[in-house]
Amino acid sequence: MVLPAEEGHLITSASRVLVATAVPVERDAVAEAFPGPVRELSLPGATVHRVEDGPDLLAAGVGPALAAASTATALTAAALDGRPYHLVVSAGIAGGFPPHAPLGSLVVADEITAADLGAETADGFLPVTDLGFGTITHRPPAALVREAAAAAGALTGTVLTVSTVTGTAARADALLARHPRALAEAMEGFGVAEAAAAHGMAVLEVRAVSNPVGPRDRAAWRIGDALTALTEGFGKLTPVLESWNRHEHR
Ligand SMILES: O=C(O)c1cccc(C(=O)CC[C@H]2O[C@@H](n3cnc4c(=O)[nH]cnc43)[C@H](O)[C@@H]2O)c1
Repeated sequence: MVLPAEEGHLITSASRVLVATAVPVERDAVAEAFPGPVRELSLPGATVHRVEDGPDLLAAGVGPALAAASTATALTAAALDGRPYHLVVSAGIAGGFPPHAPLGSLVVADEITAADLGAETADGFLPVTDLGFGTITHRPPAALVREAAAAAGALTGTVLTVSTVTGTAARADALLARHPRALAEAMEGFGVAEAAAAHGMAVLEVRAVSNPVGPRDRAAWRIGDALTALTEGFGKLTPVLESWNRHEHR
């Protein structure tokens, strides 16, 4: 549907957005930003929650593989239904690299990087790209990152995807040495981004920091604060997501 807009421009109807979290509690934190009812859509292999005047939400599972599989399922179902999504957002809690990403802060990824996809060698880690395969980084559209971060008051930087949660200072230092712009690590972004890329679709990653990346300390987790930051962040950035025009910003 095309709607007339002010100043002689045309705007299309709101972009269809899919937000993929890892677990239901993160999905529900995003849903809380929208006051209307939620409808459940059961697909073979995934369940989408449709909120009124908001994005579709998917608890896609923990880790890059399940997140990719579930996200691809939802994207394919929407495409076959003739109502494809325009934008996919990986969202949830994350570890933040101190001191730049403090607990409760929000991070919008300008790079989504698989940090442990590769090979260990005597001389250190080799990313899978050095082995001649695939990719390790997806870059969300720069204008979308800028606008989303400004709306939500979020930091921008690299968000790493790992299959193993960092639990030592040595590992945190090694990750930062390889990825000096890293602000956060989580476990799904790269998988969601791979699914989006397979559908030729843009991706964004939004993370709320629940714990510091470093020595394991479960007492330091602030999951409740991070979920609140996620709800507040989505309240602010959803208009940006839905008005994002994929044809204007590449
Ligand atoms: O047992 C631990 O020490 C531990 C530390 C941090 C997180 C976990 C999880 O099992 C949560 C994984 C879940 O949450 C995201 N997440 C949150 N914090 C981190 C992190 O520091 N590193 C990686 N992932 C994190 C992640 O996306 C998962 O969905 C356990």
